[in-house]
Amino acid sequence: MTPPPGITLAGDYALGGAPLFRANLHLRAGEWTCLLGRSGTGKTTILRLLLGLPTGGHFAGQIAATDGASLQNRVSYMAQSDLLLPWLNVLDNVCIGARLRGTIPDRARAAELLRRVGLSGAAHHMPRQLSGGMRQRAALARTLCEDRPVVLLDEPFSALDAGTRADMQDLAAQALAGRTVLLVTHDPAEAARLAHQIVLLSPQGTAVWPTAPQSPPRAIDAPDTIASQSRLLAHLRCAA
Ligand SMILES: Nc1ncnc2c1ncn2[C@@H]1O[C@H](COP(=O)(O)OP(=O)(O)OP(=O)(O)O)[C@@H](O)[C@H]1O
Repeated sequence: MTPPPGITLAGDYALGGAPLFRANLHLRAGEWTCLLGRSGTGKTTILRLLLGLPTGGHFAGQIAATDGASLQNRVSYMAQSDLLLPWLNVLDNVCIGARLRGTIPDRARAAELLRRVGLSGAAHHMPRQLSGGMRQRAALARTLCEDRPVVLLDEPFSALDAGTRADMQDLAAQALAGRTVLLVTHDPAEAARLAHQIVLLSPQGTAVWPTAPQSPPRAIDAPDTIASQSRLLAHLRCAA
């Protein structure tokens, strides 16, 4: 894996000719940035711009990695929908990246990731046999299997029960340590736990929000984590 770069996305985005947001976002190299904002402000759009995917609108600005190299083939993405292929079993879905590239999948690594997300017993099940939370865990395993220096996650833990969510947050924090991660979330507790940097997106622009002093992942019940989460929630409620 090449060293994870920092990434800057700065510019104006318009939809149907109307401005949607102005972004000045810097993802620090090897750190987790959590992006929060009201529904429809453009968080997923920012992920799609970073991926070079169509968005339906127009972006005038620049997207650049700090090492000057293209982001192509350096990014893995977990979308809001799990995008599991219905005709492949769970293990083959986790290996799909290698299959699409025409390389030999590392099935042992995929099986180990399935074990870590608690899906060993479902490796040979078809996606239709899984619950929503199980599908989300399978999609997380697929994302982790890609082993890319930059990882974009769009509400990856939203379908999980509270206990599994905390476990998957720990797993992702450990598995993606040292990578440049952008996590879109609506959950202030998740951001307070996982972020090196919290960024809020609104029609007025992007704003950096303070994090607790400890390095992530922070203990759920640490007073600083709870205080950080409460302040963020209060702010988001006021901004709503
Ligand atoms: N392909 C598209 N074509 C046209 N408009 C789109 C397209 N995709 C998204 N939009 C619009 O762009 C705006 C921003 O959408 P986006 O999904 O980025 O918001 P979001 O902040 O991620 O929302 P949420 O929190 O609900 O997921 C919305 O008004 C949405 O309807």
